[in-house]
Amino acid sequence: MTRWLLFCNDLLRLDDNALLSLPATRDVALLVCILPAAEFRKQRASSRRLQQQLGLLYQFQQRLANLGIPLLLRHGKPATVLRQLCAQYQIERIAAAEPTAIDEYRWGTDLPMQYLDLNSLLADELRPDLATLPRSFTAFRQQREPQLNVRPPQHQPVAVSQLNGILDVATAIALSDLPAMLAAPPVTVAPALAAQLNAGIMDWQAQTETAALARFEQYLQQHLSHYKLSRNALIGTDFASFLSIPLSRGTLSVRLAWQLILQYEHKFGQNESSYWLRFELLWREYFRHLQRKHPLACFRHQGLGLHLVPGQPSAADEGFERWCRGETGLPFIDANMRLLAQTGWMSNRGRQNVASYLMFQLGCDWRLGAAWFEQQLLDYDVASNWGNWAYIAGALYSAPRSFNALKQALEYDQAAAFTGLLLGKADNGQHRHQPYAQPNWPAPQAWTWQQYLEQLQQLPEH
Ligand SMILES: Cc1cc2nc3c(=O)[nH]c(=O)nc-3n(C[C@H](O)[C@H](O)[C@H](O)COP(=O)(O)OP(=O)(O)OC[C@H]3O[C@@H](n4cnc5c(N)ncnc54)[C@H](O)[C@@H]3O)c2cc1C
Repeated sequence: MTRWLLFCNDLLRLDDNALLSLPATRDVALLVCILPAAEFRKQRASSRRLQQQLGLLYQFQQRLANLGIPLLLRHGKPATVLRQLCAQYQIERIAAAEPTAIDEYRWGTDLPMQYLDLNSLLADELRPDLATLPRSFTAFRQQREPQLNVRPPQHQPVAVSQLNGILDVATAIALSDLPAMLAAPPVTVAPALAAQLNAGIMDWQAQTETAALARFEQYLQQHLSHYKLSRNALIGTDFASFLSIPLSRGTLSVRLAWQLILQYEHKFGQNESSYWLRFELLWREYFRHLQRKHPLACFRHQGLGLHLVPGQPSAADEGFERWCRGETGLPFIDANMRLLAQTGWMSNRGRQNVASYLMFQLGCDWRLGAAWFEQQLLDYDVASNWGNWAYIAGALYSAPRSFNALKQALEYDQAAAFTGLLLGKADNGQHRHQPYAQPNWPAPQAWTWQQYLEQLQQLPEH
Protein backbone atom coordinates (compact mmCIF):
# COMPACT_ATOMS: atom_id res chain seq x y z
CA MET A 1 0.00 0.00 0.00
CA THR A 2 1.32 3.46 -0.95
CA ARG A 3 0.22 6.67 0.72
CA TRP A 4 -0.26 9.24 -2.02
CA LEU A 5 -0.72 12.97 -2.02
CA LEU A 6 -2.47 14.04 -5.22
CA PHE A 7 -1.63 17.71 -5.73
CA CYS A 8 -4.51 19.05 -7.83
CA ASN A 9 -3.38 22.63 -8.48
CA ASP A 10 -3.89 23.43 -12.19
CA LEU A 11 -5.94 20.27 -12.58
CA LEU A 12 -9.43 21.24 -11.49
CA ARG A 13 -11.21 18.64 -13.57
CA LEU A 14 -12.40 15.06 -13.36
CA ASP A 15 -12.02 14.29 -17.05
CA ASP A 16 -8.59 13.52 -18.54
CA ASN A 17 -7.03 13.81 -15.14
CA ALA A 18 -4.78 10.78 -14.77
CA LEU A 19 -3.82 11.98 -11.31
CA LEU A 20 -7.10 10.74 -9.96
CA SER A 21 -6.63 7.21 -11.23
CA LEU A 22 -2.95 6.87 -10.40
CA PRO A 23 -3.15 5.15 -7.00
CA ALA A 24 -3.68 1.39 -7.06
CA THR A 25 -6.73 -0.14 -5.42
CA ARG A 26 -4.99 -0.87 -2.16
CA ASP A 27 -3.35 2.56 -1.95
CA VAL A 28 -4.68 5.52 -0.02
CA ALA A 29 -4.66 9.05 -1.35
CA LEU A 30 -5.11 12.56 -0.10
CA LEU A 31 -6.29 15.16 -2.62
CA VAL A 32 -4.91 18.63 -1.99
CA CYS A 33 -5.13 22.10 -3.54
CA ILE A 34 -2.94 24.87 -2.20
CA LEU A 35 -3.76 28.55 -2.54
CA PRO A 36 -0.25 29.97 -2.99
CA ALA A 37 0.61 32.68 -0.50
CA ALA A 38 2.36 34.70 -3.21
CA GLU A 39 -0.94 35.08 -5.03
CA PHE A 40 -3.32 35.27 -2.12
CA ARG A 41 -1.29 37.35 0.29
CA LYS A 42 1.28 39.21 -1.76
CA GLN A 43 -1.12 40.38 -4.45
CA ARG A 44 0.49 38.68 -7.36
CA ALA A 45 -3.03 38.01 -8.55
CA SER A 46 -5.89 40.51 -8.77
CA SER A 47 -8.89 40.03 -6.54
CA ARG A 48 -10.81 39.22 -9.71
CA ARG A 49 -8.58 36.23 -10.41
CA LEU A 50 -8.47 35.14 -6.78
CA GLN A 51 -12.23 35.00 -6.76
CA GLN A 52 -12.21 33.07 -9.98
CA GLN A 53 -9.76 30.57 -8.52
CA LEU A 54 -11.75 30.19 -5.33
CA GLY A 55 -14.97 29.72 -7.23
CA LEU A 56 -13.41 27.03 -9.39
CA LEU A 57 -11.83 25.31 -6.41
CA TYR A 58 -15.07 25.36 -4.51
CA GLN A 59 -16.95 23.88 -7.44
CA PHE A 60 -14.30 21.18 -7.92
CA GLN A 61 -14.47 20.39 -4.23
CA GLN A 62 -18.24 20.02 -4.47
CA ARG A 63 -18.04 17.69 -7.45
CA LEU A 64 -15.54 15.49 -5.66
CA ALA A 65 -17.65 15.57 -2.51
CA ASN A 66 -20.59 14.25 -4.53
CA LEU A 67 -18.40 11.26 -5.34
CA GLY A 68 -17.50 10.89 -1.68
CA ILE A 69 -13.98 12.19 -2.20
CA PRO A 70 -12.62 14.94 0.05
CA LEU A 71 -10.43 17.71 -1.34
CA LEU A 72 -8.25 19.46 1.19
CA LEU A 73 -7.74 23.18 0.62
CA ARG A 74 -4.75 24.87 2.21
CA HIS A 75 -3.16 28.24 1.76
CA GLY A 76 0.45 29.15 2.34
CA LYS A 77 3.78 28.54 0.68
CA PRO A 78 3.23 25.42 -1.40
CA ALA A 79 6.66 23.99 -0.63
CA THR A 80 6.05 24.38 3.11
CA VAL A 81 2.51 23.08 3.02
CA LEU A 82 3.50 20.04 0.98
CA ARG A 83 6.24 19.22 3.48
CA GLN A 84 3.88 19.60 6.42
CA LEU A 85 1.28 17.34 4.83
CA CYS A 86 3.89 14.73 3.95
CA ALA A 87 5.03 14.61 7.55
CA GLN A 88 1.51 14.73 9.01
CA TYR A 89 0.10 11.94 6.83
CA GLN A 90 3.30 9.91 6.24
CA ILE A 91 2.97 10.52 2.50
CA GLU A 92 5.20 8.32 0.36
CA ARG A 93 4.60 9.79 -3.10
CA ILE A 94 3.23 13.03 -4.49
CA ALA A 95 1.66 13.20 -7.92
CA ALA A 96 1.17 16.56 -9.63
CA ALA A 97 0.70 18.20 -13.00
CA GLU A 98 4.12 18.88 -14.43
CA PRO A 99 4.76 22.62 -14.21
CA THR A 100 6.65 24.80 -16.67
CA ALA A 101 8.18 27.40 -14.37
CA ILE A 102 11.16 27.01 -12.12
CA ASP A 103 9.29 28.28 -9.05
CA GLU A 104 6.76 25.49 -9.26
CA TYR A 105 9.44 22.87 -9.81
CA ARG A 106 11.09 24.17 -6.67
CA TRP A 107 7.98 23.45 -4.61
CA GLY A 108 8.75 19.78 -5.04
CA THR A 109 12.50 19.82 -4.46
CA ASP A 110 13.53 16.96 -2.16
CA LEU A 111 9.99 15.60 -2.12
CA PRO A 112 8.99 12.28 -3.73
CA MET A 113 7.36 13.99 -6.72
CA GLN A 114 5.92 12.19 -9.71
CA TYR A 115 4.99 14.64 -12.45
CA LEU A 116 2.43 13.90 -15.15
CA ASP A 117 2.44 16.39 -18.00
CA LEU A 118 -1.32 16.59 -18.12
CA ASN A 119 -1.69 20.15 -19.37
CA SER A 120 0.49 19.78 -22.47
CA LEU A 121 -0.33 18.39 -25.87
CA LEU A 122 3.15 17.03 -26.33
CA ALA A 123 3.48 14.63 -23.47
CA ASP A 124 4.20 10.96 -23.14
CA GLU A 125 5.94 9.71 -26.28
CA LEU A 126 5.53 13.09 -28.02
CA ARG A 127 7.43 14.96 -25.37
CA PRO A 128 10.16 17.04 -27.03
CA ASP A 129 13.77 16.48 -26.16
CA LEU A 130 14.70 19.82 -24.60
CA ALA A 131 18.31 19.49 -25.67
CA THR A 132 17.30 19.58 -29.34
CA LEU A 133 14.23 21.80 -29.04
CA PRO A 134 14.04 23.93 -32.21
CA ARG A 135 14.77 27.59 -31.61
CA SER A 136 12.02 29.32 -33.55
CA PHE A 137 8.31 28.63 -33.35
CA THR A 138 8.22 27.88 -37.07
CA ALA A 139 10.96 25.26 -36.79
CA PHE A 140 9.23 23.82 -33.72
CA ARG A 141 5.90 23.60 -35.54
CA GLN A 142 7.44 22.11 -38.67
CA GLN A 143 9.23 19.51 -36.60
CA ARG A 144 6.19 18.54 -34.52
CA GLU A 145 3.25 18.82 -36.92
CA PRO A 146 3.98 15.75 -39.05
CA GLN A 147 3.99 13.45 -36.00
CA LEU A 148 1.30 15.11 -33.98
CA ASN A 149 -0.78 12.17 -32.84
CA VAL A 150 -1.99 13.70 -29.63
CA ARG A 151 -3.07 11.06 -27.14
CA PRO A 152 -6.85 11.05 -26.76
CA PRO A 153 -8.09 12.30 -23.41
CA GLN A 154 -8.85 9.69 -20.79
CA HIS A 155 -12.48 9.58 -19.87
CA GLN A 156 -12.39 6.93 -17.22
CA PRO A 157 -14.49 7.89 -14.23
CA VAL A 158 -12.76 8.57 -10.95
CA ALA A 159 -12.46 5.23 -9.20
CA VAL A 160 -13.67 6.07 -5.74
CA SER A 161 -12.46 2.78 -4.39
CA GLN A 162 -8.96 3.80 -5.38
CA LEU A 163 -9.22 6.99 -3.42
CA ASN A 164 -9.72 5.77 0.07
CA GLY A 165 -9.41 9.25 1.46
CA ILE A 166 -7.33 9.69 4.56
CA LEU A 167 -9.76 12.46 5.50
CA ASP A 168 -13.49 12.25 5.25
CA VAL A 169 -15.36 14.92 3.32
CA ALA A 170 -16.39 16.87 6.39
CA THR A 171 -12.80 17.41 7.50
CA ALA A 172 -11.79 19.22 4.34
CA ILE A 173 -11.61 22.95 4.88
CA ALA A 174 -14.76 24.73 3.79
CA LEU A 175 -14.56 27.85 1.72
CA SER A 176 -15.82 29.94 4.64
CA ASP A 177 -12.70 29.00 6.60
CA LEU A 178 -10.48 30.93 4.23
CA PRO A 179 -9.19 34.35 5.23
CA ALA A 180 -11.68 37.17 5.20
CA MET A 181 -10.07 38.84 2.20
CA LEU A 182 -11.18 35.94 0.10
CA ALA A 183 -14.81 36.46 1.00
CA ALA A 184 -14.87 39.93 -0.54
CA PRO A 185 -17.92 40.88 -2.61
CA PRO A 186 -17.76 39.54 -6.15
CA VAL A 187 -15.85 41.71 -8.58
CA THR A 188 -18.15 42.42 -11.47
CA VAL A 189 -17.76 43.83 -14.95
CA ALA A 190 -19.63 47.02 -15.83
CA PRO A 191 -22.82 46.10 -17.72
CA ALA A 192 -21.85 48.08 -20.84
CA LEU A 193 -18.66 46.06 -21.17
CA ALA A 194 -20.22 42.80 -20.07
CA ALA A 195 -22.70 43.12 -22.90
CA GLN A 196 -19.83 43.39 -25.37
CA LEU A 197 -17.99 40.39 -24.02
CA ASN A 198 -18.74 36.77 -24.38
CA ALA A 199 -21.86 36.05 -22.35
CA GLY A 200 -20.57 35.95 -18.81
CA ILE A 201 -17.19 34.58 -19.86
CA MET A 202 -15.51 36.54 -17.10
CA ASP A 203 -17.54 34.80 -14.39
CA TRP A 204 -15.92 31.77 -12.86
CA GLN A 205 -19.16 29.85 -13.36
CA ALA A 206 -18.44 29.98 -17.09
CA GLN A 207 -15.05 28.39 -16.55
CA THR A 208 -15.93 25.27 -14.59
CA GLU A 209 -15.20 21.95 -16.28
CA THR A 210 -18.77 21.42 -17.42
CA ALA A 211 -19.45 24.99 -18.50
CA ALA A 212 -16.12 25.45 -20.33
CA LEU A 213 -16.60 22.22 -22.26
CA ALA A 214 -20.17 23.09 -23.22
CA ARG A 215 -19.09 26.56 -24.34
CA PHE A 216 -16.22 25.24 -26.42
CA GLU A 217 -18.43 22.65 -28.11
CA GLN A 218 -20.89 25.40 -28.95
CA TYR A 219 -18.05 27.58 -30.23
CA LEU A 220 -16.90 24.80 -32.55
CA GLN A 221 -20.36 24.32 -33.97
CA GLN A 222 -21.24 27.95 -34.44
CA HIS A 223 -18.06 30.00 -34.72
CA LEU A 224 -14.94 28.03 -35.52
CA SER A 225 -15.56 28.49 -39.25
CA HIS A 226 -14.70 32.21 -39.00
CA TYR A 227 -11.84 31.97 -36.48
CA LYS A 228 -9.08 32.84 -38.96
CA LEU A 229 -10.92 35.96 -40.07
CA SER A 230 -12.17 37.15 -36.70
CA ARG A 231 -9.36 36.24 -34.30
CA ASN A 232 -7.78 39.69 -34.44
CA ALA A 233 -10.85 41.46 -33.13
CA LEU A 234 -10.46 43.51 -29.96
CA ILE A 235 -13.73 42.88 -28.25
CA GLY A 236 -16.94 41.04 -28.98
CA THR A 237 -18.55 37.67 -28.69
CA ASP A 238 -16.99 34.53 -30.11
CA PHE A 239 -14.33 36.23 -32.24
CA ALA A 240 -11.84 33.73 -30.85
CA SER A 241 -12.10 30.53 -28.84
CA PHE A 242 -11.74 31.99 -25.30
CA LEU A 243 -10.04 28.73 -24.41
CA SER A 244 -7.27 30.42 -22.48
CA ILE A 245 -9.00 30.69 -19.11
CA PRO A 246 -10.09 27.04 -18.76
CA LEU A 247 -6.72 25.88 -20.15
CA SER A 248 -4.76 28.01 -17.71
CA ARG A 249 -6.83 26.91 -14.71
CA GLY A 250 -6.83 23.31 -15.86
CA THR A 251 -10.60 22.96 -15.94
CA LEU A 252 -10.38 21.91 -19.59
CA SER A 253 -7.84 19.46 -20.96
CA VAL A 254 -5.89 20.78 -23.93
CA ARG A 255 -5.91 17.26 -25.37
CA LEU A 256 -9.67 17.18 -25.19
CA ALA A 257 -9.83 20.58 -26.93
CA TRP A 258 -7.49 19.25 -29.62
CA GLN A 259 -9.53 16.09 -30.16
CA LEU A 260 -12.74 18.09 -30.40
CA ILE A 261 -11.20 20.22 -33.16
CA LEU A 262 -10.15 17.02 -34.96
CA GLN A 263 -13.68 15.66 -34.59
CA TYR A 264 -14.99 18.87 -36.09
CA GLU A 265 -12.56 18.48 -39.01
CA HIS A 266 -13.59 14.87 -39.46
CA LYS A 267 -17.23 15.90 -39.66
CA PHE A 268 -17.05 19.15 -41.63
CA GLY A 269 -13.62 18.92 -43.25
CA GLN A 270 -10.48 20.79 -42.32
CA ASN A 271 -10.49 24.47 -43.17
CA GLU A 272 -8.16 27.41 -42.60
CA SER A 273 -9.84 28.28 -39.32
CA SER A 274 -9.78 24.84 -37.78
CA TYR A 275 -6.13 24.49 -38.76
CA TRP A 276 -5.34 27.92 -37.34
CA LEU A 277 -6.85 27.19 -33.97
CA ARG A 278 -4.60 24.13 -33.70
CA PHE A 279 -1.73 26.28 -34.90
CA GLU A 280 -2.33 28.68 -32.00
CA LEU A 281 -2.42 25.82 -29.53
CA LEU A 282 1.06 24.96 -30.76
CA TRP A 283 2.24 28.45 -29.77
CA ARG A 284 1.11 27.64 -26.25
CA GLU A 285 3.02 24.40 -26.48
CA TYR A 286 6.15 26.08 -27.80
CA PHE A 287 6.31 28.46 -24.84
CA ARG A 288 5.75 25.63 -22.34
CA HIS A 289 8.72 23.65 -23.54
CA LEU A 290 10.87 26.71 -24.12
CA GLN A 291 10.36 27.73 -20.52
CA ARG A 292 11.38 24.29 -19.34
CA LYS A 293 14.50 24.47 -21.46
CA HIS A 294 15.46 27.98 -20.37
CA PRO A 295 13.97 28.33 -16.89
CA LEU A 296 15.41 31.79 -16.20
CA ALA A 297 15.58 33.42 -19.64
CA CYS A 298 11.96 34.60 -19.56
CA PHE A 299 12.54 36.47 -16.31
CA ARG A 300 15.83 38.19 -17.14
CA HIS A 301 15.82 41.53 -18.89
CA GLN A 302 18.33 40.43 -21.52
CA GLY A 303 16.87 36.92 -21.63
CA LEU A 304 19.16 34.69 -23.66
CA GLY A 305 21.32 37.71 -24.48
CA LEU A 306 21.11 37.17 -28.25
CA HIS A 307 19.60 40.58 -29.15
CA LEU A 308 19.56 44.14 -27.94
CA VAL A 309 16.45 44.30 -25.76
CA PRO A 310 14.55 47.62 -25.50
CA GLY A 311 14.66 49.68 -22.30
CA GLN A 312 16.83 49.18 -19.25
CA PRO A 313 16.25 47.07 -16.16
CA SER A 314 14.33 49.56 -14.07
CA ALA A 315 11.75 50.16 -11.38
CA ALA A 316 8.22 51.38 -12.07
CA ASP A 317 8.13 55.03 -13.08
CA GLU A 318 5.41 57.50 -13.97
CA GLY A 319 5.24 56.28 -17.59
CA PHE A 320 4.65 52.74 -16.40
CA GLU A 321 1.98 53.86 -13.94
CA ARG A 322 0.14 55.73 -16.65
CA TRP A 323 0.35 52.73 -18.94
CA CYS A 324 -1.20 50.56 -16.20
CA ARG A 325 -4.01 53.05 -15.67
CA GLY A 326 -4.66 53.47 -19.39
CA GLU A 327 -3.57 57.09 -19.41
CA THR A 328 -0.75 57.17 -21.94
CA GLY A 329 -2.53 59.56 -24.26
CA LEU A 330 -2.75 57.09 -27.15
CA PRO A 331 -6.40 55.97 -27.30
CA PHE A 332 -5.73 52.49 -28.70
CA ILE A 333 -3.31 51.67 -25.90
CA ASP A 334 -5.45 53.26 -23.21
CA ALA A 335 -8.61 51.47 -24.33
CA ASN A 336 -6.86 48.10 -24.15
CA MET A 337 -5.32 48.81 -20.76
CA ARG A 338 -8.63 49.96 -19.32
CA LEU A 339 -10.32 46.88 -20.67
CA LEU A 340 -7.74 44.78 -18.87
CA ALA A 341 -8.23 46.63 -15.59
CA GLN A 342 -12.00 46.42 -15.81
CA THR A 343 -12.38 42.83 -16.95
CA GLY A 344 -9.12 40.93 -16.50
CA TRP A 345 -9.16 40.32 -20.24
CA MET A 346 -7.46 41.63 -23.37
CA SER A 347 -7.40 40.30 -26.91
CA ASN A 348 -4.21 38.91 -28.38
CA ARG A 349 -3.95 41.90 -30.74
CA GLY A 350 -4.30 44.27 -27.80
CA ARG A 351 -1.69 42.39 -25.75
CA GLN A 352 0.88 42.58 -28.51
CA ASN A 353 0.37 46.30 -28.97
CA VAL A 354 0.38 47.39 -25.34
CA ALA A 355 3.43 45.24 -24.67
CA SER A 356 5.32 46.73 -27.60
CA TYR A 357 4.24 50.24 -26.61
CA LEU A 358 5.48 49.86 -23.05
CA MET A 359 8.94 48.70 -24.01
CA PHE A 360 9.58 50.49 -27.32
CA GLN A 361 7.70 53.78 -26.89
CA LEU A 362 7.88 54.27 -23.14
CA GLY A 363 11.28 52.61 -22.79
CA CYS A 364 10.22 50.68 -19.69
CA ASP A 365 11.64 47.38 -18.54
CA TRP A 366 9.39 44.83 -20.28
CA ARG A 367 9.30 42.71 -17.14
CA LEU A 368 7.24 45.37 -15.36
CA GLY A 369 4.57 44.91 -17.99
CA ALA A 370 4.75 41.14 -17.71
CA ALA A 371 4.32 41.41 -13.95
CA TRP A 372 1.32 43.73 -14.36
CA PHE A 373 -0.23 41.22 -16.77
CA GLU A 374 0.54 38.43 -14.33
CA GLN A 375 -1.49 40.19 -11.69
CA GLN A 376 -4.38 41.30 -13.90
CA LEU A 377 -5.04 38.54 -16.44
CA LEU A 378 -7.82 36.08 -15.74
CA ASP A 379 -6.09 33.62 -18.05
CA TYR A 380 -2.63 34.18 -16.59
CA ASP A 381 -0.30 31.37 -17.48
CA VAL A 382 3.35 31.66 -16.57
CA ALA A 383 4.78 30.22 -19.80
CA SER A 384 2.40 32.01 -22.18
CA ASN A 385 2.65 35.34 -20.43
CA TRP A 386 6.34 35.62 -19.72
CA GLY A 387 7.15 33.82 -22.96
CA ASN A 388 5.14 36.25 -25.10
CA TRP A 389 6.59 39.27 -23.34
CA ALA A 390 10.14 37.99 -23.71
CA TYR A 391 9.43 37.11 -27.33
CA ILE A 392 8.28 40.65 -28.20
CA ALA A 393 11.26 42.12 -26.34
CA GLY A 394 13.66 39.96 -28.31
CA ALA A 395 14.85 38.27 -25.14
CA LEU A 396 14.48 34.80 -26.67
CA TYR A 397 15.79 33.52 -29.99
CA SER A 398 14.18 35.98 -32.40
CA ALA A 399 14.76 39.72 -32.78
CA PRO A 400 12.57 42.29 -30.96
CA ARG A 401 9.16 42.89 -32.56
CA SER A 402 7.82 46.40 -32.39
CA PHE A 403 4.27 47.25 -33.40
CA ASN A 404 3.14 50.62 -34.66
CA ALA A 405 0.17 51.06 -32.35
CA LEU A 406 -1.46 53.79 -34.35
CA LYS A 407 -1.23 51.89 -37.58
CA GLN A 408 -2.65 48.85 -35.82
CA ALA A 409 -5.46 50.96 -34.38
CA LEU A 410 -6.43 52.20 -37.80
CA GLU A 411 -6.31 48.68 -39.18
CA TYR A 412 -8.07 46.75 -36.43
CA ASP A 413 -10.37 49.44 -35.06
CA GLN A 414 -11.10 51.36 -38.20
CA ALA A 415 -14.26 53.04 -37.02
CA ALA A 416 -12.80 53.55 -33.55
CA ALA A 417 -15.74 51.66 -32.08
CA PHE A 418 -13.47 49.91 -29.58
CA THR A 419 -11.75 53.04 -28.31
CA GLY A 420 -15.13 54.80 -28.28
CA LEU A 421 -16.61 52.06 -26.10
CA LEU A 422 -13.79 52.17 -23.56
CA LEU A 423 -12.89 55.84 -23.56
CA GLY A 424 -16.17 57.49 -24.44
CA LYS A 425 -16.88 59.54 -27.48
CA ALA A 426 -14.44 62.11 -28.76
CA ASP A 427 -16.92 64.53 -30.20
CA ASN A 428 -14.60 67.47 -30.34
CA GLY A 429 -14.02 67.01 -34.00
CA GLN A 430 -10.90 64.92 -33.52
CA HIS A 431 -10.44 61.41 -34.75
CA ARG A 432 -10.89 58.95 -31.91
CA HIS A 433 -7.42 57.51 -32.48
CA GLN A 434 -5.77 60.88 -32.21
CA PRO A 435 -3.33 61.15 -29.31
CA TYR A 436 -4.69 63.34 -26.54
CA ALA A 437 -3.53 64.82 -23.26
CA GLN A 438 -5.38 65.77 -20.11
CA PRO A 439 -4.57 69.14 -18.54
CA ASN A 440 -3.20 67.56 -15.39
CA TRP A 441 -0.95 65.07 -17.15
CA PRO A 442 2.61 65.67 -18.17
CA ALA A 443 2.74 66.39 -21.91
CA PRO A 444 3.01 63.21 -23.96
CA GLN A 445 6.38 62.78 -25.64
CA ALA A 446 5.82 64.75 -28.81
CA TRP A 447 2.91 62.62 -29.84
CA THR A 448 1.29 64.59 -32.54
CA TRP A 449 -1.12 63.00 -34.90
CA GLN A 450 0.92 64.19 -37.84
CA GLN A 451 4.10 62.61 -36.53
CA TYR A 452 2.37 59.33 -36.09
CA LEU A 453 0.96 59.42 -39.56
CA GLU A 454 4.39 60.16 -40.96
CA GLN A 455 5.84 57.20 -39.15
CA LEU A 456 3.27 54.76 -40.40
CA GLN A 457 5.17 53.67 -43.46
CA GLN A 458 8.54 53.69 -41.77
CA LEU A 459 8.30 51.47 -38.75
CA PRO A 460 8.84 47.75 -39.10
CA GLU A 461 5.50 46.04 -38.95
CA HIS A 462 4.53 42.54 -37.93
C1 LIG B 1 2.09 40.00 -24.03
C2 LIG B 1 1.21 38.76 -24.08
C3 LIG B 1 0.86 38.10 -22.91
C4 LIG B 1 0.07 36.95 -22.96
N1 LIG B 1 -0.26 36.32 -21.78
C5 LIG B 1 -0.99 35.17 -21.83
C6 LIG B 1 -1.33 34.48 -20.63
O1 LIG B 1 -0.95 34.85 -19.52
N2 LIG B 1 -2.11 33.36 -20.74
C7 LIG B 1 -2.52 32.88 -21.95
O2 LIG B 1 -3.21 31.85 -21.99
N3 LIG B 1 -2.19 33.49 -23.09
C8 LIG B 1 -1.44 34.63 -23.07
N4 LIG B 1 -1.13 35.26 -24.24
C9 LIG B 1 -1.47 34.62 -25.53
C10 LIG B 1 -2.82 35.04 -26.16
O3 LIG B 1 -2.92 36.43 -26.19
C11 LIG B 1 -4.02 34.46 -25.42
O4 LIG B 1 -3.84 33.07 -25.25
C12 LIG B 1 -5.30 34.65 -26.21
O5 LIG B 1 -5.51 36.01 -26.47
C13 LIG B 1 -6.46 34.09 -25.42
O6 LIG B 1 -7.66 34.21 -26.13
P1 LIG B 1 -8.32 32.95 -26.83
O7 LIG B 1 -8.31 31.79 -25.92
O8 LIG B 1 -9.65 33.38 -27.34
O9 LIG B 1 -7.29 32.73 -28.01
P2 LIG B 1 -7.45 32.00 -29.41
O10 LIG B 1 -7.02 32.95 -30.46
O11 LIG B 1 -8.77 31.38 -29.55
O12 LIG B 1 -6.31 30.87 -29.33
C14 LIG B 1 -6.59 29.56 -28.84
C15 LIG B 1 -5.58 29.18 -27.80
O13 LIG B 1 -4.28 29.13 -28.37
C16 LIG B 1 -3.32 29.54 -27.40
N5 LIG B 1 -2.64 30.75 -27.87
C17 LIG B 1 -3.07 31.65 -28.79
N6 LIG B 1 -2.13 32.60 -28.98
C18 LIG B 1 -1.10 32.31 -28.16
C19 LIG B 1 0.15 32.90 -27.91
N7 LIG B 1 0.57 34.03 -28.51
N8 LIG B 1 0.95 32.34 -26.98
C20 LIG B 1 0.59 31.22 -26.32
N9 LIG B 1 -0.59 30.60 -26.53
C21 LIG B 1 -1.42 31.13 -27.45
C22 LIG B 1 -4.07 29.85 -26.13
O14 LIG B 1 -4.08 28.70 -25.31
C23 LIG B 1 -5.48 30.16 -26.64
O15 LIG B 1 -6.47 29.93 -25.67
C24 LIG B 1 -0.35 36.44 -24.22
C25 LIG B 1 0.00 37.12 -25.39
C26 LIG B 1 0.77 38.27 -25.33
C27 LIG B 1 1.12 38.97 -26.61
